[in-house]
Amino acid sequence: MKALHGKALLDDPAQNKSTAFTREERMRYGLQGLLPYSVADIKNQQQRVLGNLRGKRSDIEKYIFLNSLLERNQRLFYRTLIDYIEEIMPLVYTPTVGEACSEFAHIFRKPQGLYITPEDRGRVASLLANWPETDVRIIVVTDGERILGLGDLGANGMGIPIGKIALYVACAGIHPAHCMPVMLDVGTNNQELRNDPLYLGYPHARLAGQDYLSLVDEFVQAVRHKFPDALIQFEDFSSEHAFVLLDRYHKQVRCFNDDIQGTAAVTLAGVHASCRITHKQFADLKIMLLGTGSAATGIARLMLSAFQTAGLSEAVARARIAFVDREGLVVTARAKHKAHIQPFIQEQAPASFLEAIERLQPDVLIGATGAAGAFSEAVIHQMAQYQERPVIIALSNPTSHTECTAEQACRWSDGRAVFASGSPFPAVTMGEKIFHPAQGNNAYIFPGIGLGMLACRATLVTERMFLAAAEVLAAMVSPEEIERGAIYPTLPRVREVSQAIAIAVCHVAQQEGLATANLPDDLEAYVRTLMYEPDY
Ligand SMILES: NC(=O)c1ccc[n+]([C@@H]2O[C@H](COP(=O)([O-])OP(=O)(O)OC[C@H]3O[C@@H](n4cnc5c(N)ncnc54)[C@H](O)[C@@H]3O)[C@@H](O)[C@H]2O)c1
Ligand SMILES: O=C(O)C[C@H](O)C(=O)O
Ligand SMILES: [Mg+2]
Repeated sequence: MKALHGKALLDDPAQNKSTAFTREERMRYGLQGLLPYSVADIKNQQQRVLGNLRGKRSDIEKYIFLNSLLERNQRLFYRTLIDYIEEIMPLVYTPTVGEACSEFAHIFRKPQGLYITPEDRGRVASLLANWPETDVRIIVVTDGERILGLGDLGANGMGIPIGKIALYVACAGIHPAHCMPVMLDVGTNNQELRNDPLYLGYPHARLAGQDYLSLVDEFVQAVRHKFPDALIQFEDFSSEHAFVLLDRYHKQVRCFNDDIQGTAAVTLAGVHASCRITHKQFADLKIMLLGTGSAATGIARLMLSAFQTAGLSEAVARARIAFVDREGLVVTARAKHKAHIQPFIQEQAPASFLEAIERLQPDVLIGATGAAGAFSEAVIHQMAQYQERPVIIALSNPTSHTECTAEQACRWSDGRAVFASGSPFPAVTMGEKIFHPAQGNNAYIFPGIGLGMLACRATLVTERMFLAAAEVLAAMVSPEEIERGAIYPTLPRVREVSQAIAIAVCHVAQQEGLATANLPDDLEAYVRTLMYEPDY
């Protein structure tokens, strides 16, 4: 790290300690006179941060405040995020990050992350060379086309890679200097944004076809060259591009798609853990998915592998997974279906969503639609009619787009639903009983995958790593959490979860012959040494 002095030191978010610089440091670094008298410590500063934060009137103001803190004092920001994760994660991630993306061009203060546009074709490598860090290990990249359930937000989508990177640091202890958020700003088809005089992105229709692919290719190749140890996480692409890009790169470069693969692992873990509440065998379950996009398809693929691992034949496993879309059950009798769900089309008569629940009586219902209210009262009722403890997982983000709220799932099932959702909900009280919804978000998976990759430097990310991550996460749900009806660990345990996932990733990488790092026997201790603990 470059040695800084005086005002430049106070202006550097990575090195700034502000009022916590000691008297000796103030003398050594030319800070005398530049700070108020009192010498604080990080705990003391944290109290000031929390006081300021809690005094803000709205979540978006809290987001702006926290983002400015990150830009002033990185260590204080991360220390506070880690120590108060239940309170602060929803402000830097879903749901507030959704609002922050929608408002991005209006609340913009200071550039963060790297922007690449079609005008940079042919010189993407030189843009990467402008990045101030040299040892980038984690890249989260989006093109902004499907930001949470909010659709095409163009360059405003930069809030998502920034938020995911904050979680890599907070939830897995990846050092901030190893992380880079990237916006592949290929334009937007959101006319409203393009008409906004404050819009900051490339104000043209989205690049398509070969022009699009060749720009992504150039980016991926430039990363390989400039940051050969980096893992690329594709995030919030349209499902069409998500599958094309994953197919294109996953056997060539260290990459994964979080909406397809990370989401699948977190959902599989939740389904596994739910069996401890419902007292069912995983291999007996029937799963119904609402939506046929990236998340739902990823879940079906991983679930298929998990069922086979649990001893089912491929045919039986497929028959256990049913898709429902806007027109009802996805069946062969209906007209064309998207290529990626072809393997899951059922040989059955057509049925509406409600009829499909009646006919198949699924144990688990999973929503990945981005459609608010898609789990209606009738749907939850129908599930609760056939299952004593229906498992309802409403993945869609942000909260305004959830398939149903925790309160709805609880009331409409007479308190019997086992519920998790992509964005957090507070506990619901029903008579004497308190219902504790869990948060089913890929934030329990991707940070650990990244930490594992950083530890073992595997050349590729594989499906077995996600299966292992799901197993680890499911096993970590404690008896007390299960007792409370939760299918995921509470958020304050997320660093412990990420560490365990990272170790599992190292094991899989070793077994698959993909690890390139020399790993010691004591992986637990080794992985812990890699985890950044923000402090002065
Ligand atoms: N909790 C998590 O960790 C997590 C992870 C990934 C995605 N998500 C959320 O899941 C949602 C979907 O993400 P995706 O990547 O799959 O998007 P996508 O665009 O690839 O897929 C959405 C699918 O939902 C279908 N759909 C929309 N409205 C519907 C309705 N009313 N009934 C039935 N189907 C409907 C669409 O046709 C499409 O198939 C988003 O809201 C996203 O925020 C959550
Ligand atoms: O961003 C999240 O909260 C989860 C997920 O990746 C999503 O796209 O919704
Ligand atoms: Mg996402």
